[in-house]
Amino acid sequence: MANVLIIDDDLEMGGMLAELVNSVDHHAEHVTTLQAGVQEALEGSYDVIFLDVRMPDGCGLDAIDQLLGVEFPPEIIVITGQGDSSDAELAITKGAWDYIQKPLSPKRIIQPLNRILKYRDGLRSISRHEPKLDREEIVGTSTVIRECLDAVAKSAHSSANVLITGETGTGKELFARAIHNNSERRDRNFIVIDCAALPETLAESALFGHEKGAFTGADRTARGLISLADGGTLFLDEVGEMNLNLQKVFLRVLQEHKYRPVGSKTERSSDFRLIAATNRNPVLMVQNSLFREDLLYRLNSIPLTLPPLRARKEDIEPLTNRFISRVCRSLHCEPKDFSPEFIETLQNYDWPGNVRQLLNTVESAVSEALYEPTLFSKHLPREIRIKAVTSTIRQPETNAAEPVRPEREARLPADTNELSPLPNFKEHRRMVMQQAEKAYLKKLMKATRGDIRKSCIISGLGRTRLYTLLKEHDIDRMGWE
Ligand SMILES: Nc1ncnc2c1ncn2[C@@H]1O[C@H](COP(=O)(O)OP(=O)(O)OP(=O)(O)O)[C@@H](O)[C@H]1O
Repeated sequence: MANVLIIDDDLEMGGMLAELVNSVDHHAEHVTTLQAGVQEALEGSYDVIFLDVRMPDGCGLDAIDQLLGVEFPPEIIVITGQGDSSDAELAITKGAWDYIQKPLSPKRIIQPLNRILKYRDGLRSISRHEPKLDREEIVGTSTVIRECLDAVAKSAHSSANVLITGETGTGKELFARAIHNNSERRDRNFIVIDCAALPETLAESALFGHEKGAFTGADRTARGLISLADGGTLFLDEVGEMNLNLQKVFLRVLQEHKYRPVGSKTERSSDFRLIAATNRNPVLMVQNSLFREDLLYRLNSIPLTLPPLRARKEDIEPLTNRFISRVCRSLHCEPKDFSPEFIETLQNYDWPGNVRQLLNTVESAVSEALYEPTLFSKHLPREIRIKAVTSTIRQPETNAAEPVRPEREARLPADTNELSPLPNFKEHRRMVMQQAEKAYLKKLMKATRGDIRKSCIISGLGRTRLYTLLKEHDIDRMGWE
């Protein structure tokens, strides 16, 4: 028997669907608002959700991420009165099973329902054999973060090298630890090497260790980080900062898993699993001869690109929730609530420092409101409030196709008519930006031969954003041929 949730504000349609589902021995619940639907989906355990697009309290498509944010997510069938191809594409991109248009016949409901159940039975039997992923501290329900968690689960069951890229503060170290802690190596060391902080003169001894008397001051034998990582994981943080000499030395260690402590005549071996991370663009660094191509090749067996926070704004609320509880606990104060405009301000900001900056911002807001029960925008740093406000003001750009409004026309001096073919400055800027974006994306697709993963690394764009831009500019990623 399947548990089915119907989210549809149309009482007659929802009732009819529920009856139909119950008549074939499944169990159906019907709710008439999105909010009730999301709550029900998070609390219950549903196999299938029929989701209407136009709901009184919002667009059903916007709720898909939340509906799928449970441990064993349901399959979603979007139902709509008015089919729209971009909505259909969005629904599928967000992870829906299908997008169907009303009117609905019993066959169009029962058939996908049966297929989904068969598919889920298959999934259950696989997941019985697959160990579950412990998300550790990782918060987020967006599609991109779920894709990253899938990649964590897969890499945890392999020994291949992983290269994590992403802007500063996106969680590269957090994800690296999650891979280690979900792997068979979890009971051994997770050794972090911060390549940016490794002094060139001491690098080899720090990595490989040294024998007593190997150099002045070496008054006893010491193990290096590579030896400490034996059986565990070596995390090379900021690998883009490693100098070319060390890159050469490291390449050999990676190839053979052998090293020689400074001052020793014998080689030792270390069975470490390597995870590297960088917030720089390694492909560009190779192109500029700042990074060895052979080393990049070795490091990048499993690439994992973490999206910037601005590309997954739906994660801001759950992250904020988690951080408020964490900060309140550490300050020994009562957990605080927050107003909707507090979250709105956070969502309107661009977060160049990503999740780390959000955490620092929440810390500062909680300290600011130490004796108050609720957080408001006014508790946020002024810079964030100003940027968030100005970003919303900039939104409504003038549309080129829109005729000049009569009251504006009336105010134009007569001789301005000569200039009428010239768009206003805002419109001109928008068009130039559009052209520049399009030209860049075309070049990007050509340079990477349509490879989305490489394109993300080079451009610094997240997958979802890149796909959206390609669609917006009507660029076929294989169109460079
Ligand atoms: N998805 C997430 N859920 C919860 N906390 C997160 C998440 N991503 C990052 N953080 C938190 O944000 C902070 C920064 O994360 P982390 O140090 O892993 O980022 P990073 O990408 O390695 O940064 P850098 O490039 O500057 O070294 C940490 O406190 C981490 O716990």
